[in-house]
Amino acid sequence: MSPIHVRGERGQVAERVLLPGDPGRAEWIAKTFLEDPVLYTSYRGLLGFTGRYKGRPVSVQTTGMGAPSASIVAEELIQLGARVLLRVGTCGAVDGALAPGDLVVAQGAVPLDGATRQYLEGRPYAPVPNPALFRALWAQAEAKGYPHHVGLVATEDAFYATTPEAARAWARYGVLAFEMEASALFLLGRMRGVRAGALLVVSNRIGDPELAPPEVLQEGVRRMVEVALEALLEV
Ligand SMILES: O=P(O)(O)O[C@H]1O[C@H](CO)[C@@H](O)[C@H]1O
Ligand SMILES: O=c1cc[nH]c(=O)[nH]1
Repeated sequence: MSPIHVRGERGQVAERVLLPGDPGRAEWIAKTFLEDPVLYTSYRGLLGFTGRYKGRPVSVQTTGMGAPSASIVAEELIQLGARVLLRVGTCGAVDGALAPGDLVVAQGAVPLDGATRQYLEGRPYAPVPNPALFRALWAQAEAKGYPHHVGLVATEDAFYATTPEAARAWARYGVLAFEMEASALFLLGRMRGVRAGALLVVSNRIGDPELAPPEVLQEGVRRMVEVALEALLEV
């Protein structure tokens, strides 16, 4: 029986799954990097594909935007047999050292989102990625020589609520960038006994009305996916 939202069957989803927020990115990843990609769900625009990378089964599943959507998708992927959940997303830079197109390997995610709070019933908690996956992402980014940063991100709900001043306040505690899904994925990884991680690319600076130039962002996304797929093979 298919889950309610991710309408695939057991056996259609690989153990290793890349998780972009954007369905367009999911389709591009599947068609650019996977051998013989097959669409297993398109319900609600949450496109999911399974193919092979260097001969190993890999799925790419859209999460939609925000931790509520990402947590539904993660729970259902786990029901369908997924065991490694790796977010490949964009983020807004807080730290001045981050340039558009740079990669960010998330070492932890400050849970500003409501989904994580609901799962935790208000308990303070530090959502962190699976250590082996984190180490593999860091090592691959380093080996390929792509500009990258390693540290904390903040997971928010309201994209337009975060002002540059509020973001700078978080920078004092080591937050490099803001995004909208990682904390819930890290928490669910721990709760459900699967490996979760997040690799991001800087798409904008917090407060900037514009995204990075398309060619800069596209090259950053390409690098992110390359690093993510190689890291997936190591865990
Ligand atoms: O590019 P994706 O993976 O969607 O990630 C970021 O982009 C969306 C907001 O523009 C949010 O989902 C945020 O986390
Ligand atoms: O949450 C996010 C994600 C990308 N860019 C932002 O500015 N904020």
